[in-house]
Amino acid sequence: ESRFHGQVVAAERPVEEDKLALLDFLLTTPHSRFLNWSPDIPVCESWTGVSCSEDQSRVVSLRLPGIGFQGPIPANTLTRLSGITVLSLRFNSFSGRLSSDFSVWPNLTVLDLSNNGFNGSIPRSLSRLTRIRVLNLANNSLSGEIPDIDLPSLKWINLSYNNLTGAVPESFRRFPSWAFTGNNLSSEAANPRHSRTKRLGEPTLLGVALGACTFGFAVISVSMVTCCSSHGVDDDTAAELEPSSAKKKGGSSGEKRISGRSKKEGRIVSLDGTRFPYRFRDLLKFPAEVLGKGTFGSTYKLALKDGNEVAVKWVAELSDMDTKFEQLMELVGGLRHENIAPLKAYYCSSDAKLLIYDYYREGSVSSVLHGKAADRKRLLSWGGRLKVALGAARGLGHIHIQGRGQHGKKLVHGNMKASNIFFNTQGFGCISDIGLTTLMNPTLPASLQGLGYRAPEMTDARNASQETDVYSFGVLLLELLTGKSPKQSAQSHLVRWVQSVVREEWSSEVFDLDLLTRPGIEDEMIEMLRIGMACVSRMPEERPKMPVVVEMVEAVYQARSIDQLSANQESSFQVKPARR
Ligand SMILES: Nc1ncnc2c1ncn2[C@@H]1O[C@H](COP(=O)(O)OP(=O)(O)OP(=O)(O)O)[C@@H](O)[C@H]1O
Repeated sequence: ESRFHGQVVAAERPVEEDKLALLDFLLTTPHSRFLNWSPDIPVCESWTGVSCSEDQSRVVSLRLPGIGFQGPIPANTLTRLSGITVLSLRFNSFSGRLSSDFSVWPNLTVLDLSNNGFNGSIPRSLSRLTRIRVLNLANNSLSGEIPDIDLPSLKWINLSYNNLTGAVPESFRRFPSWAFTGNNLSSEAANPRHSRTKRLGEPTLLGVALGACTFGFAVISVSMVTCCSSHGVDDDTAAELEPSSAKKKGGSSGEKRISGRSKKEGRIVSLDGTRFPYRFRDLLKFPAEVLGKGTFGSTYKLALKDGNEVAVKWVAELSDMDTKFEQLMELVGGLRHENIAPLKAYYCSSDAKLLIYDYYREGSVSSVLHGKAADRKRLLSWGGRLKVALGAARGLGHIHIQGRGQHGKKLVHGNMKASNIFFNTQGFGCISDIGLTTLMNPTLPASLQGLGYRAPEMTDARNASQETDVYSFGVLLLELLTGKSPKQSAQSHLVRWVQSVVREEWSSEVFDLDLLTRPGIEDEMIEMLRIGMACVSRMPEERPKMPVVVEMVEAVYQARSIDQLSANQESSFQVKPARR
């Protein structure tokens, strides 16, 4: 039985019961991010963060990091998911006491409630979780003594950064890996993270590194230090674990804890609701290909063992930025939109930081626009360019409206350019590389940052703003219209060139020759040129806001679709009599 929309509904199959329990949970728990949980779509195939058993008879995994949930977990909602094996609700704002009856989840193997505001003591009923392997309650407000319970399957436990007191029970020291730092515990328990996990010795790692194909010598050598210094939970649960616990405990103390450590543990943290099944050192073994070197480091294409391909961006220059980097990753990972390239996972250690994305086979808009004519023709006809522009506008508009950066500041992209835009499955633009600029070292030469796309007032990478994003988007539009790269040479400034050509009249000289062969699109191109020119206005306050830009581009696209529709209808109308 469930009360969904006020009705009492009897569910027949267990998975339907699970679905109703989840809907009850969603309806009764305030949250700030959108979840696509609709009663009309199949829970097992489409619901974000939900996975089912192979025969789709039960929900078995629920991962909802960073959805902005608030308040206590409502009674009689998640507790009804009795088949669940993984429950991860980290990086939300849940509060209230932890459930006192954990026997409702007899199959649980991973419980991650870290980085919330749960309070009260750690319930003894946790001992009912006889299959639990990973238990992470770090960075909450739990108090009292740690109960002396035995969890036979536990491999890793993290209770760091709570208000726990007393001694660590002897039974806990039998777990292979544990972390209790940042509490008020007595004696050695208060020491920074302890682990009994076997450390990966340097010679072993060196072997791995040398065995690695081409995942970049630089990556490997930097990673060696990182990997050797990490605790290296050496079972397949590594990807479930937290990168860091020192998150929300009030600015300065959290920062100090992180920077106070000489070497920081690194973990691959999955962000897309699925489990990223590889460890950092696995990545070193996979065949890799360098895709290019950018402002922040290099990007590699990796062929994973399971046959999937990913793009791994190795970020240099961000040492001593672990907390900010992790916060940004969680924020960006929480942005779900069809025009934003989803960040699958990230890795953070004090020495190496990786961003893991799906690999886009078609390449970036830049590589297609300035690459082979056949690809350009296939993907970037006028209609294709409009789709790229509209997708990129929608994605950027979403970031500007939805995303909140640190201290509630609005999130900005900071590095909008054609090499950071890819094609989604419908050929619309899909933007990547969000927010990294804001972490960048301001002393890095300006010439290295977003050459050709940077707004004139953006003297320091860290003063990127929504207005500078709009400027960069305008440059992208001009690039799509002219077919010219804004960074062809430092002397040829695309914006100035377009401005000089159109100063006298709206001349067709600016447009890409590839486009001029197509009849009937001049009006649309001129309208897009107007939008681009407005975006690159010299004064930031004269530039339109992104939601307005989206509307304008949308209007051009919609008008085109209507034209095409009526053209098709006309032609099909003409064909019919001929068939008779
Ligand atoms: N997910 C991806 N799929 C396919 N290619 C990618 C992916 N991510 C990046 N690339 C490509 O890899 C190359 C290097 O990317 P990278 O982001 O490191 O540098 P960039 O985009 O040239 O500059 P910046 O660092 O300023 O963003 C670029 O050509 C980019 O288009």
